[in-house]
Amino acid sequence: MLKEFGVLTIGDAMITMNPSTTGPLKYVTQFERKIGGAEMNFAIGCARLGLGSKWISRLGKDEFGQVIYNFARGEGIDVSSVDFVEGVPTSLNFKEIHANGSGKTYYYRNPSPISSLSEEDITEDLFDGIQVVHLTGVYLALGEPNMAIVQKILTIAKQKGITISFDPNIRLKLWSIEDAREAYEKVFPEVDILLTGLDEIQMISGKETLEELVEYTARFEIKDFVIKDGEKGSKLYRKGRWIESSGFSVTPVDTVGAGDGFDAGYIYGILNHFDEESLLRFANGVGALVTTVTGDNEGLPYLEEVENFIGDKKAVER
Ligand SMILES: Nc1ncnc2c1ncn2[C@@H]1O[C@H](COP(=O)(O)OP(=O)(O)OP(=O)(O)O)[C@@H](O)[C@H]1O
Ligand SMILES: O=C(O)C(=O)C[C@H](O)[C@H](O)CO
Repeated sequence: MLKEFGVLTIGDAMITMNPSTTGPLKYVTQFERKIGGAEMNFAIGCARLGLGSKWISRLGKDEFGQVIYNFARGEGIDVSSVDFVEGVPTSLNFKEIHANGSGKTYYYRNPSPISSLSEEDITEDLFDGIQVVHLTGVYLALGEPNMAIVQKILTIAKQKGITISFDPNIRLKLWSIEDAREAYEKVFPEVDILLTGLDEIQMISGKETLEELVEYTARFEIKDFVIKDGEKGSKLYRKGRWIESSGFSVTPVDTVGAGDGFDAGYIYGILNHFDEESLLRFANGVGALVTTVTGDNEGLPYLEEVENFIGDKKAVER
């Protein structure tokens, strides 16, 4: 990758069927074919902000796999570590969207093509030019053997002094909270930046208050403990103090993917040495913009769009 900064992620992507109408899935008769997948959304977010963005994945050797591959490549993602596998169809996800923009997902991804990845596929050269490795709980939820692959990624990243960020992205349709907790607690000690929803970290830790949550994450020596809290914005616990930033006021139409966008914005800020307030403000801006467009990643902004939106740059309209 020739970009100044390189970010590496790993995860399944899927064809996402977006409903044409809001309300319960069983009453929806028309869908628009889109593309989703938490880690790929993150990779798109990074690429649009101008970061070098590498995505490790496997897709079915089928029509949908080709669609996703071409899409990711078109977004400027480095797809040299994405391959096609025979015999396992590309993952699918049907979305239900409620009138307020929130939603539900219905997966058809068991098994998923990414389950064919093995430890041997994770080689040191994948990390060339990489400053941040971003992992999420969705990949871990897709199969027990994925833990060994994640451990290998963590070991190489640590050896190379690469920053590790992690988003639990709990998907209780894929595994139980007990299994999720056990896996997260194996990963947390290696994590530098934890990017989590408030409800997620409360569920994982079994704790309620911010004080208790800080105590829980301190056990793992996490440097940046970041809480995403929907329209309220976000907060960061770093070096013994909380920094908060309120959310931007938008009219959300589809909130899926806001968290991935936030993560991309936060990592962009880290690589560009933003101060704490600017980090949260920038990431909030990316997250808010994602919610204003239907689809899991269509609303991910380009750098100039975030800067204009958060008011750090004046837009020239005409
Ligand atoms: N309705 C909203 N209005 C303004 N900003 C929002 C809204 N929803 C999300 N955001 C922004 O996006 C960030 C991430 O959203 P959220 O807290 O829903 O993350 P998440 O739970 O990780 O999401 P995901 O469903 O993508 O996993 C928020 O911290 C906020 O900055
Ligand atoms: O990655 C997944 O499991 C999905 O549900 C697809 C969505 O694009 C993703 O979750 C959004 O964060």
